[in-house]
Amino acid sequence: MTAEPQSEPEPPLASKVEAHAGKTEQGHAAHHAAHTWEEARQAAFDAATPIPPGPVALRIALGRKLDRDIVALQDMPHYASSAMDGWAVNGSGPWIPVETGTRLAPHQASPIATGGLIPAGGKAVLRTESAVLGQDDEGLPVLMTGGKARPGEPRAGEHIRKAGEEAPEGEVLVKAGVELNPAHLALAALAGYDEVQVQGKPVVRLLLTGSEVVERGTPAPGQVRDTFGPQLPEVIAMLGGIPGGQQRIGDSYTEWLAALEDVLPEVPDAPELPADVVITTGGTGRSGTDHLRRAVAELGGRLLIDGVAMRPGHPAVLAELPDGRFVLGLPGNPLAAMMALSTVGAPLLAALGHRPMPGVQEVPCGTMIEPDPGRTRLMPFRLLYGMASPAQHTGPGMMRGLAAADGVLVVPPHGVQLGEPVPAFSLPWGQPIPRAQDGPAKAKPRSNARTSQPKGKPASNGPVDWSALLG
Ligand SMILES: Nc1nc2c(c(=O)[nH]1)N[C@H]1C(S)=C(S)[C@@H](COP(=O)(O)OP(=O)(O)OC[C@H]3O[C@@H](n4cnc5c(N)ncnc54)[C@H](O)[C@@H]3O)O[C@H]1N2
Ligand code: MOO
Repeated sequence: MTAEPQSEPEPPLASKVEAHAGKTEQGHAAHHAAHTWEEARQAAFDAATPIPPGPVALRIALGRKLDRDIVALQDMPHYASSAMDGWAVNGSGPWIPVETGTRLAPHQASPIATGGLIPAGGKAVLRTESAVLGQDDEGLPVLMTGGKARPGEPRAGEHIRKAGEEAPEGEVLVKAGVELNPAHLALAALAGYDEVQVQGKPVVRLLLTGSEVVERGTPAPGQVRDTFGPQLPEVIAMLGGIPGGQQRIGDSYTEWLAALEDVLPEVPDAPELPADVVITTGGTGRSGTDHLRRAVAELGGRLLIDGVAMRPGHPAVLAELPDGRFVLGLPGNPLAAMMALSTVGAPLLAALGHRPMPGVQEVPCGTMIEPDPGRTRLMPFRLLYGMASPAQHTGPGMMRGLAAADGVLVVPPHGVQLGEPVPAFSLPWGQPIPRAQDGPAKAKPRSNARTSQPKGKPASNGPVDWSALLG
C-alpha cells in the first residue's frame, strides 16, 4: 500500500511508451513514459488475439456466439410419449387392463402418465377423465369410455406425442453465428448436448491485494472496505469476460509472486479453463510494498503499458506473461481502478472476445473545463437537458460520483469550452449516451415554445443551473 500523497501526483507527460521487459523500479533503472489515453486503449486492443472457439458447458454459454450448428442428435422427442395422464390403449373399447410396460394386444390398455413411454402396441391414449374402470359379468376389471369422453374418443393416435415431431434426427436447431439466449441453451439440453461450440471469451481471474482491506463491517481507522469484490466480477461480465474467481493477498512480495504464478480460475462447470487475464488491484505504485512490476519481471513477463497520461488511474499497468496470460494492474484507489479498467481492460476484453473497440462518442459539455496539459481527465458526468455536467465526489478514492453518473467524459488536455462537444463513454451498466441528434429538441419538434420549456430550464445560451445534479 502506498500513502495517499498530500497533493495530486504529477503523472509523466504523454509520449509513446517503450515496452520494456523485466525492468522494475526496485533495483533497476527507471525508464517510464506513459501512453496517452487513446494510445493506451489502442495498445490494449491490439495486444490481444481473439480467443479461438471451443466447447463450453451449457451453463457458461449464455450470450456466446455459436460457432457450430446445434443439430438434433436423435429424433426430438426421441420416443413416442403420452400427452395426458390416462390409459394407453390398443383398438376400440372396452379394454382389459394390463400392467404398465407390457405389449398391448388389441382391446388391452395399461395406465400411463403424461410423458410416459407409449408401450408397444399402444395406438392412442384415453384421458383419465374420459375413462371408467368397471367390472365385466365375471367380476373382472374392464376399462370403458365414459365420464367426459367425447364421441369416438380416443381417435387413433390421440394424445400421443410422436417421436421426431419437434425435429427429426440431423435437423439444424440453432445455426452457427447466433448469440445464445436461455431458450437456445434449453433447446440444446433437450437435444442432448452437454457442451456447445462457441466463440472464445476471456476468463478473468481477480487478485485483490492490500493487507488494510477488509471484506465485512465498518472499517476501523487504517482499514478500508473492499470496493472491488462487490463490483468487479459483475463489471467483468458486462465487459464480455467470464469472472473466474478471486483471490485475496496481503502486501508481501512472496504472496504476489505465488498468486501470479499459480492462478487457477474457478469457473462453474469449467474447472479446466485457464485464465486469459488476471486483474490485480493495488500495488501499481512505486513504493516498497508495490510489487506488481517486480513480480511480472521475475515471471519473465513483458510490460505493454506502464502508466497512462490520464487522471485518475495513471499508474495502470498491462503486462503479458510468458504463458500468454495478460496481467492488468489496476490502481488501488477505487475510482482510479474503474477508470483504468475502462481505458485498458474494456478494449482488451473486447479484442479477446471477438468484439469491436468499445465506442466513444461526443456529448455537449455543460460547463467550461480548464486545460491540464499533458493528461486526459476522465470525469464521471450527469446529463441534464442533453448536456454533460461533471459529477461531484470524484476523488480517486471515491465511488459516489461514479455511482450516480450517466457516463464518463474524456476531457482532452487542452480543456473544453461550454457547449463544446466532448468525447465520452457510457458505463458498462448504464444506458448508452444519447446522440446529440437524438436529443429532445431535435427528436420532437416544438409545438408550443412555452410548454416545451421545462420549468426552471435556462435560456439557451445563458448560465446553467446545475444544482439539480448535485449529490
Ligand atoms: N508517492 C506517490 N504516491 C502515490 C502516487 C504517486 O505517483 N507517487 N500515485 C497515487 C495514485 S494516483 C494512485 S492511483 C495510487 C496507486 O496505488 P496502488 O495501486 O499502489 O495501490 P495501493 O497503494 O495498494 O492503494 C491505494 C489506495 O487504494 C486503497 N485500496 C486498495 N485496495 C482497495 C480495495 N479493494 N477497496 C478499496 N480501496 C482499496 C488503499 O487502501 C489505498 O488508499 O498511489 C498513489 N500514491
Ligand atoms: O489518481 Mo490515481 O491515478 O488515484 O489514479
